[in-house]
Amino acid sequence: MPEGAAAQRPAREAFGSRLAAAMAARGPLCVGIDPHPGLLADWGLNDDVAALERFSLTVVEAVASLAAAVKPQVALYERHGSAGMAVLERTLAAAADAGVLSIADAKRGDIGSTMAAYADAWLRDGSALAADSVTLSPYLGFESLRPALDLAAEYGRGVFVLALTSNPEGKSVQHVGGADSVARRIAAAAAVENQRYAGSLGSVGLVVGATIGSALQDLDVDLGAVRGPLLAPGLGAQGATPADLRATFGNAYPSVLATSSRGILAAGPSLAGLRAATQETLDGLLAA
Ligand SMILES: O=c1ccn([C@@H]2O[C@H](COP(=O)(O)O)[C@@H](O)[C@H]2O)c(=O)[nH]1
Repeated sequence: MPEGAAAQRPAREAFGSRLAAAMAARGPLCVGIDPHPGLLADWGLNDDVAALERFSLTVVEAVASLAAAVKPQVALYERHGSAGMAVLERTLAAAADAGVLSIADAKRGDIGSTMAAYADAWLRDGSALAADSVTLSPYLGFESLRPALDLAAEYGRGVFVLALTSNPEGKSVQHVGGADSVARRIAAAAAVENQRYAGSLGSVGLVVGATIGSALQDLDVDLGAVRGPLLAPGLGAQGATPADLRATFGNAYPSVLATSSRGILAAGPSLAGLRAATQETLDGLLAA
């Protein structure tokens, strides 16, 4: 970074603090923006770039004042090529303009030198793809994520590291190691990273599925010690309920940001339908 650039950088609170404030004000829900071809068809749209934009901007408009965050699924933009990625850029900009935090669900991870480029793309001011936070895959080693961890801290952005994913196949990697499991090590590494942050939530979150059942107890993973936000997919279309979330996360439930995509998106394309589904999901989470 050129000398003096830090002084010119716009002031931004740490992502963990911004997310904690959003969750306190609006509740613990992130709405996923997953423009699957089938959903586009259900909304009466074609599977093309114009429809991708209409779908994405409709979701942002509908939920921006209700949800703590929105989470565009990058793969569903990538499948439309460079024009799809341009729609993603405009979707992230629309979320920022509407005052809702964004989580780019990109699941990036690579050797450190390449990771620095991913960090630049998703976390550096001035990048058209910069989001408030990005999901990361730690399976090249947690420390390989260092460029993203450091850039996120520098720019007041955040990361969510895959720890215990919501899909059944995740166990074959994440549960390995018994008492010293891969998932436990990832949680421990995130806890260390969050020591650099003040406030109730650090900016290094974990992805922990709502569908993992008793894995936290089985693997002795202490999510409270992480002191970071816990992005929990699996609600709705994957079968988990708010009661499952409450039972699975126990004392860590206050740090959970539940995320639902198809379960809410199926209520579109009307703004009223999307808002009602979002509110119903939120009410369930708040009552749990
Ligand atoms: O463990 C994980 C990590 C990410 N996801 C993503 O979340 C959404 C879930 O969509 P639903 O329609 O609510 O099932 C999707 O983008 C996944 O890629 C996940 O499900 N599990």
